[in-house]
Amino acid sequence: MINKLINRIENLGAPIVVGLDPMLGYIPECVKAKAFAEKGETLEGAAEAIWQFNKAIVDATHDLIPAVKPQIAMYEQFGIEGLKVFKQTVEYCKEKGLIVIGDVKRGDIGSTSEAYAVGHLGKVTVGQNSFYGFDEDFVTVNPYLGSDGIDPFIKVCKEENKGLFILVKTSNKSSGEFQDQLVNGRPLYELVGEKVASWGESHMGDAYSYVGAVVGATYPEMGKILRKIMPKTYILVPGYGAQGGKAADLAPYFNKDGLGAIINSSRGIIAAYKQPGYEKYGEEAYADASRQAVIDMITDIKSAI
Ligand SMILES: O=C(O)c1cc(=O)[nH]c(=O)n1[C@@H]1O[C@H](COP(=O)(O)O)[C@@H](O)[C@H]1O
Repeated sequence: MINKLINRIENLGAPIVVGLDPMLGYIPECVKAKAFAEKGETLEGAAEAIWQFNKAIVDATHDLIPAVKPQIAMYEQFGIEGLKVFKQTVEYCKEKGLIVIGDVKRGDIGSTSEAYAVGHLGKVTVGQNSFYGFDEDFVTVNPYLGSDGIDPFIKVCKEENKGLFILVKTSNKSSGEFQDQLVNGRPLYELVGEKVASWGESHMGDAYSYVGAVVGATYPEMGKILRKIMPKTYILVPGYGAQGGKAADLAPYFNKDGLGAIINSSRGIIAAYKQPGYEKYGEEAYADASRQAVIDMITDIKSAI
């Protein structure tokens, strides 16, 4: 799967991923009105609005982008109805040839991680049968519980030819509270980076590991150090756009081969129609605004690397 992701990035010339984080507040009134007229102002109505919104954005952008990253929290807030749309979105994106990174940020004691890994990446066995659950291609994982929280994910990734992005240095303001703490004189995120690189050695693709890392675009100095610590690790870089990360800061996240990083934007793409420069599209043409925002993002990032 990491080789497939890299092929798509190279063929499209687009080291980017579109985050499908459909908060109701970003969904145009016209989409919500239609969904609510059909299913009511209910959880079903909200889920229908999210689905129609996602589908239009995927239809408008899938030929430009290698991957999408649906953030499960945005779906979970609507309970079972939201989770059904999460699954429907994963399936639809895969049909369109996109790689799907499930942003689920799981990680627990070993036996519980095993169930998460099976549910999101692998197959669950029921008697004589086995079934895929959400069936993403990659998931995001939290390493805070240590190796026994990660090993079950790596095991399922090996069985299923799938991958992970493990949190190393997150993009948010307070990420330093714990992640930057010194342990024997070195920041914790460096130690986690070393661990991610060593976990990755056990599951290599051609040039890069199936075990990737998450490093926020908002900490480029740390990104530079982590790039060196994890030379064969693909880095998922959130924080560009809405959180203030700039293309000019992103070069250190890439290797000399021009690969090694994939930059995420969620609100910057899916809610482009609300942003300066894209108002001319108006609410109805929100998906066209997203397409233009993808084109602009690709140009912006390529100018920096
Ligand atoms: O794992 C992530 O994707 C992630 C890690 C991180 O350090 N920071 C971060 O913003 N994210 C996710 O990336 C997305 C960023 O969304 P935007 O700020 O709208 O582009 C959200 O889905 C976050 O949950």
